[in-house]
Amino acid sequence: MKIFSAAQLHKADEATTKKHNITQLELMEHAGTQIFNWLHQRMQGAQVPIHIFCGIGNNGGDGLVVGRKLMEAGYNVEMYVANFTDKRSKCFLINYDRVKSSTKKWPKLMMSAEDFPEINPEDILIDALFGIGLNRPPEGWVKKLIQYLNEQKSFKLSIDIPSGLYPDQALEDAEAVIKANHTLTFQSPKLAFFLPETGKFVPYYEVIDIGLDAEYLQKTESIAQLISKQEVQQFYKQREKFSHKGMYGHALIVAGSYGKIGASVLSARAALRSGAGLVTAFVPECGYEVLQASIPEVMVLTDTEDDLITDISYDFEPSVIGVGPGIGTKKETVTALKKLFSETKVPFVIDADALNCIAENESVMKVLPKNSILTPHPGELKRLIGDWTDDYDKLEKTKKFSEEKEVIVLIKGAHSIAVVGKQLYINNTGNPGMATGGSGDVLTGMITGLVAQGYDALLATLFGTYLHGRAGNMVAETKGFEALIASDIIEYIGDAYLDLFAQPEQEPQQQ
Ligand SMILES: NC(=O)C1=CN([C@@H]2O[C@H](COP(=O)(O)OP(=O)(O)OC[C@H]3O[C@@H](n4cnc5c(N)ncnc54)[C@H](O)[C@@H]3O)[C@@H](O)[C@H]2O)[C@@H](O)CC1
Ligand SMILES: Nc1ncnc2c1ncn2[C@@H]1O[C@H](COP(=O)(O)OP(=O)(O)O)[C@@H](O)[C@H]1O
Ligand SMILES: [K+]
Repeated sequence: MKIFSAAQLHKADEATTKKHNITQLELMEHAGTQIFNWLHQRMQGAQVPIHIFCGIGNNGGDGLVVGRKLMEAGYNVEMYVANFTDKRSKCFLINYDRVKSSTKKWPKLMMSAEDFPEINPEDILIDALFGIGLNRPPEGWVKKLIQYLNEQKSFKLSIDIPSGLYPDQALEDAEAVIKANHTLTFQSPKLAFFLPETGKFVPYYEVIDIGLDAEYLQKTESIAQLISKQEVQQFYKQREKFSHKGMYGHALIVAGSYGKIGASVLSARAALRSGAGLVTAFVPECGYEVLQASIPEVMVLTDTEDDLITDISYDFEPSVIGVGPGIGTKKETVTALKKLFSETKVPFVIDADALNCIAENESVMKVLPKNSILTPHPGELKRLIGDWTDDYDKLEKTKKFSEEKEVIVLIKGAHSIAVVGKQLYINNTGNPGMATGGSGDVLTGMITGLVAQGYDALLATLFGTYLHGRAGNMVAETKGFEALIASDIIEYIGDAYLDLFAQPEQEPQQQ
C-alpha cells in the first residue's frame, strides 16, 4: 500500500474534485459519513455520551459532519469547537451552519481552558482538532486542551491523524499530541504511524477509503510503501515438481565466536527453514560439535582458530553469504572480513558484528560489496551513518548511505524499514515479543535462505522481513510476548509460508 505525504494528499483532493466534478464539501460529507458508519456499526444506537472536539480547519469540518450524522441518528452527542483562530475553512463554516439547521443546536465554542467540559470515563471522545494541515505545534490553551483530553480515561478516536502529529515530518512537542486509542485515517496511512518517535501515538489505525481519484494515486510516486500480505503474496516463487536441492542454492553462514556459537545455530537453521537447498556454516573450531549435534542438516566448516573467525575459506561456490551474527570485532576477524569482501563476488547479507567491523574500520567500509543487504538495528545503524536528530533525519541519512554505497539497508525495529536509495519499504508484521536476543540472527538466516533460492536482494529483504514478523506473530498467538524466544520464530517459518495463501475460515453453511 502506498503511503502519501500531506502535500500529495492535498493534491489528490484537488485532482478528485476537478476530475469527478464533485466539491470539497461533498468529499468531506463522504469522509464524515464513512466515520459515522464505522461508529454506528459498532455502537448500534447505544446512548453513551460522545464528545466531539473540532478545530476550525477541514479536520474540524469532518468532526462536524460526524457529529451531525450521529445526532440525526439519535445518538447522545456534544460538539465543541476549539476556536483558536478566526481563519476557519470554508467547508468548516458550511458544516457549522448545517449542524445548526439540522440539529437546532450550536456546537459549544471554546476560547480558553475555562471552557473545557466535564468528561466521564465511560464517555467517548472524538478528536477532530487538527488533521494533516497542522503547521506548528499546538500552544497555549489548545495544548492544554490536548493534555486535558489525554488525562481522561475515555476511549479516544482520532479522525485522520491524532491531533498534534505531523503526517510526514518530525514531532516538535510530544506533550501536545492526542494519545488516541484508535485512528481512522483517510485514504492512506501516514508515514508518522510507523516511526518510533511518532508511531507510539497510533497504537491502532484503520484506513478509510474516501474515494480519492484512483488514477492520480496510482500514478503518483509515494513517499513509502507499506508491505503487507497482499504485496508479499506476489513475491512468492512456487517450487517446481521436478526440482532438486541444487536449484535452491547453497547458503554460507559465517557466524559465531566463543560463547556466541548459538548465533550461528539460529542463522543456519533459519536459512534451512526458509528453503535454502544447502546450508554450510563457517564457525570457529569450538563451534564444530555444537552445530553438528544441533542441526544435522547443516554442513560445517571451521576456522583454524578455536575461539574466533580469522580466515574464511571454503571449497564450494556459495550462492550467497550471510555474515556477522556473533563474530565479534577482534582485529583478526576484521582482517578476515576485509579479505572476504574484497575477494568474493557473491551476494552478501551483512548483520550484527560484521556491521560493527565495517563501521569501525574505514578499510573494510571501502570494500563493502555493492548490492549487499545490511540489516542493522538502530544501534548498529548509528555506528554506520552517525547520529541523527529525529526519525526523519535518520531516514534521510540512511537514504544517502544506501545511495552512496549502493546497498540495501534494513533498519530493524517495530516496523522494520528497507531503504533502497530514495525508496522506503515498511514492514507490517512483528510484535514486541520479538525484542529478544537472537531474533535478528534468525532474520539474517531467513534473508540469506531466500537469496540462495534466487529471490533478488530487495524481494528477499522484504519477503524475509515479512515472514520473520508473521512467524513471530504466530508464536505470540500461542505463547504470548514474554515467553517468545528466537528459536520459536524459526519453528513457525513454515506456518508463516502456509499462511500466505490460507483461505479465511468459512462460516458453516446453513442447510
Ligand atoms: N483529501 C483529503 O485527505 C481530505 C481531507 N479532509 C480533512 O482535511 C484535513 C486537512 O484539513 P486542513 O488542511 O484544513 O487542515 P486542518 O484541519 O488540519 O487544520 C489546520 C488549520 O489549523 C491551523 N493550524 C495549524 N496548526 C495550528 C496550530 N498549531 N495552532 C493553531 N492553528 C493551527 C491552520 O492554519 C489551518 O487553518 C484532513 O486531515 C482531513 O481530516 C477531509 O475533509 C476529506 C478529504
Ligand atoms: N517491538 C518490536 N516489534 C516488532 N519487531 C521487533 C520489535 N523489537 C524487535 N523486533 C524485531 O526483532 C529483530 C531484532 O533484531 P536484533 O536487534 O538484531 O536482535 P539480535 O541482535 O538479538 O538478534 C528485528 O528483526 C526486529 O525488527
Ligand atoms: K485529528
